Amino acid sequence: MYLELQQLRVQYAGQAQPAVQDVNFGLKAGQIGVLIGPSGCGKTTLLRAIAGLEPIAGGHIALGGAHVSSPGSSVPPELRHMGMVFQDYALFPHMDVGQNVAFGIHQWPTAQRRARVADVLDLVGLDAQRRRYPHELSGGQQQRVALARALAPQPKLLLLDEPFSNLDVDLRERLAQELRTILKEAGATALFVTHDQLEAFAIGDLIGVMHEGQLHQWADAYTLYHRPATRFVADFIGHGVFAPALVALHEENGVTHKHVVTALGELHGISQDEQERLALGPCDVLLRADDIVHDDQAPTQARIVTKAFRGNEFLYTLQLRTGETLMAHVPSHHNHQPGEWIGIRPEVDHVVTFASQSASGGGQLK
Ligand SMILES: Nc1ncnc2c1ncn2[C@@H]1O[C@H](COP(=O)(O)OP(=O)(O)OP(=O)(O)O)[C@@H](O)[C@H]1O
Repeated sequence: MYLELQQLRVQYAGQAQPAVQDVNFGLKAGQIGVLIGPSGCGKTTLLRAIAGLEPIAGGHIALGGAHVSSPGSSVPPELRHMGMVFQDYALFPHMDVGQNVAFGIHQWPTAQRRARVADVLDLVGLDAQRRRYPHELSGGQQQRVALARALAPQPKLLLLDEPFSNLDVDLRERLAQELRTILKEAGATALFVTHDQLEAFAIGDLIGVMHEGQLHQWADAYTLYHRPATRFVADFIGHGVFAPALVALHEENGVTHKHVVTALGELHGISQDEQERLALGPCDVLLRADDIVHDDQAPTQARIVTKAFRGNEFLYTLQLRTGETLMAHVPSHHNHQPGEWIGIRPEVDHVVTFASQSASGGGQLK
């Protein structure tokens, strides 16, 4: 691994709980990692520890095979050769774009420095703005200048802390795509912090979900969505519910396997690993809005409680006759009204179960 964190712990003075604890993950050179989680979960603290701006209380950080941090032994931030981009662009207002970008490489020979500034401005699509001043640029352009400035010295690692949070939603989405392209073209290894799921999915090769200082899962977006390791990850990523269910044995053509019985019917196709892991008896099964299909022919009926328009689909919150709540994504040409009953059936590719907490009421995800 190029960036490697082992058993990392960061504790602020006077705080009972560590802000970051037992965190392990790695990035290969050229990969983009994203840390995501609710406010206060420790994302910024982790980033600052990697940058050398917070001392660590336990564990080890290595970059490019070299030691960077352990308790009591820390390479100073300026010798780590890491670039940082924050949400406030922190551009120098009295310098033009070219001078801002050249700031971190002022010691380079003139010809090389000019060439590098031209290269990174070209990379972020701002070569025509080289003589402009920050106040003459849009928010998105300013953030691209900040990115160019951070990339100019060819840092070993780029750290980005919510760089788009001051920008409007449409621009954020476009910049997230652009950022990924720029970083890949630059061959940069980067770690990006956000609390926005779509941003994380658009940017990251690997995404870490944090909660209360701990890293619950470090995986690609597909795995996080379809194979969440914990209830917290299942809850944080996507829309859905934990529905009470039962793991039972099913015999077909003389072969016995486990299946999951829900209020919507039986769910088959449980992976071999899960077959071995699952205990017979009550469980909670994750039913995502994508797993519930609207079908007029289906025997199960559900009443629409609320609906939210999401462009090409509605997110319906539904209630079964038994009182259980479900969520469903339905193409927006099926425009039903709250109170109507519609047919639904499950179409679950990945059956994900957790220990039963149904005594406390299953629970609806956000
Ligand atoms: N300088 C500090 N001194 C003491 N506690 C701190 C300090 N900075 C952060 N904390 C605490 O550490 C925990 C993690 O904070 P951190 O800023 O890393 O979270 P975050 O996930 O980045 O949050 P946000 O998304 O709101 O920026 C929080 O409980 C916070 O209150």
